[in-house]
Amino acid sequence: MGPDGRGAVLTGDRALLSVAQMAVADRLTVAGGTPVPVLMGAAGSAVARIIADRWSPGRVAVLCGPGDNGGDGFVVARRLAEAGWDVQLSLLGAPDRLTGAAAHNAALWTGPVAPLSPAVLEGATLIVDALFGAGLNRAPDRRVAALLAAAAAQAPIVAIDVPSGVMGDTGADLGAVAASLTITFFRKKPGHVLLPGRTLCGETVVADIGIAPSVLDRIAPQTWENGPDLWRDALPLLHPTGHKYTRGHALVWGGYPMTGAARLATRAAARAGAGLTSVAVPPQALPIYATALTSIMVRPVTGAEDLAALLSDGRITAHLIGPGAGVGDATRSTALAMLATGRAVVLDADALTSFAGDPAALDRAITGPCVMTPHDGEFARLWDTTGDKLHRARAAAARSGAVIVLKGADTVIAAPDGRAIVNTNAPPTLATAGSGDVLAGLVLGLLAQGMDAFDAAAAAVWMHGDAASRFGPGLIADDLPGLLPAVLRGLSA
Ligand SMILES: NC(=O)C1=CN([C@@H]2O[C@H](COP(=O)(O)OP(=O)(O)OC[C@H]3O[C@@H](n4cnc5c(N)ncnc54)[C@H](OP(=O)(O)O)[C@@H]3O)[C@@H](O)[C@H]2O)[C@H](O)CC1
Ligand SMILES: [K+]
Repeated sequence: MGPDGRGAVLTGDRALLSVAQMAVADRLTVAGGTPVPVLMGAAGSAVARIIADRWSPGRVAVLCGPGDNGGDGFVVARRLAEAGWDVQLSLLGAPDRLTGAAAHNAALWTGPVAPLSPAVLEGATLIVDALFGAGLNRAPDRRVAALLAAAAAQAPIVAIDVPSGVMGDTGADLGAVAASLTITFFRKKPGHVLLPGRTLCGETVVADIGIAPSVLDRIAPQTWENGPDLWRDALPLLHPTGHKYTRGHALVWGGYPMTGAARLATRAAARAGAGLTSVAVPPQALPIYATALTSIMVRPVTGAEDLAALLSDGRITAHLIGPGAGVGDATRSTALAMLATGRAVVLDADALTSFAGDPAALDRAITGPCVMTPHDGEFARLWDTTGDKLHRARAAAARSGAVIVLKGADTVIAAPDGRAIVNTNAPPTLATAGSGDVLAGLVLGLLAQGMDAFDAAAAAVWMHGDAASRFGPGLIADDLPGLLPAVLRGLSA
């Protein structure tokens, strides 16, 4: 951190700002008395400070673009040269085309400005990518792409704001190369956490450049990066006087012959803290479930009357159907019966696919708290897949009235009111059979205890990732429920 306290690496506050919202933050800061050239100076100085903290002086190639991202690059070049670095700066476009703060800071650079070419990479031990940032609006042309590829082969790349070629709002890759480190300002954008942007950024660091957090009151962000501080206070606490019914009763619809999925989900629901967990099964599956489950009650259900009697038990506070349920009318009608209770319902896997092509049936039936947990394939069978992941999940949540958990290595949790959370702690080991069944069970277990659907979904997704990270390589879904006590201890520490 510099003497003025600027350039500090910001932690905390998980809000994600769109490119347009970031521009509002800039404008409010300028309106508050910080001229843009000063803001750019703070940005470039913060980048230089963070670089100097990590690398010892050497030859650095600074690749500047035609806009303010390039302007940041001129500040970085000046600051590193002042600190004794051998700086080779090159610019895309003519210097006299620079305008505003970029022109101002380019004028303060007293070294040579070479035209953009691979020659500037000669001998460089570090590259600064100041070509494009928030203003990227098309794929970099072949010449720029070739230069970036050469740069990546030459030395580590430090990207300013975003790696050139990554779309800030979506993380889409328009021809970027991977950076080792990306330094952005004030808050991350969705492109820093959605894939492939997150991967292309390498490590992402957020620098304080003097923008006051109070601007967030005006911006009112609706998107966050997932983490316990978003929902920890909403986690069901163990009330000393609580008995099993105050911790809710979770009901799982048990499939047959694919019984493993429902068993994983019931274990996860119980481990998430549901006071009572039971699984409703067809009579022929009773012996399989009964021998496999001990503290979890197994309820044989034969026919619609039996089901209606079971669902009429007001002590059941949350339902899950989908894992191993089978695709077809039976699953569809059971899901509709659960939704008709008006109590919390989780729809996953086969329960989603049973409504393929008929999302309106779900829109009509969802009247109470509901969380749907599709992967991309299940999502595509139900809803419109145009647009980026945040847009798609938000649209499905808005139309259905349910919380949508659109799964992946960058799972998006979207609420009907437009709020959305991007999850970033899922290790690749979670791509294993049954992992989704456990996640659905975790959501169920938290809903059963009365947690709000959006909070429960975000917490469950994070816990799921944390459990897997604690286990490491060799993970199978069966390992996950047993890891919840450690996850919960970590959350209550
Ligand atoms: N957010 C902050 O607090 C601050 C951010 N800063 C930096 O400002 C940039 C954003 O600057 P901007 O000028 O809006 O945009 P870029 O510099 O990213 O892009 C410049 C122009 O480049 C053209 N463009 C876009 N894509 C391409 C392409 N693929 N090939 C060629 N040219 C391209 C485009 O202009 P056109 O007229 O050609 O469309 C862009 O406008 C932000 O990222 C931060 O680094 C401030 O410096 C400090 C505060
Ligand atoms: K950049």
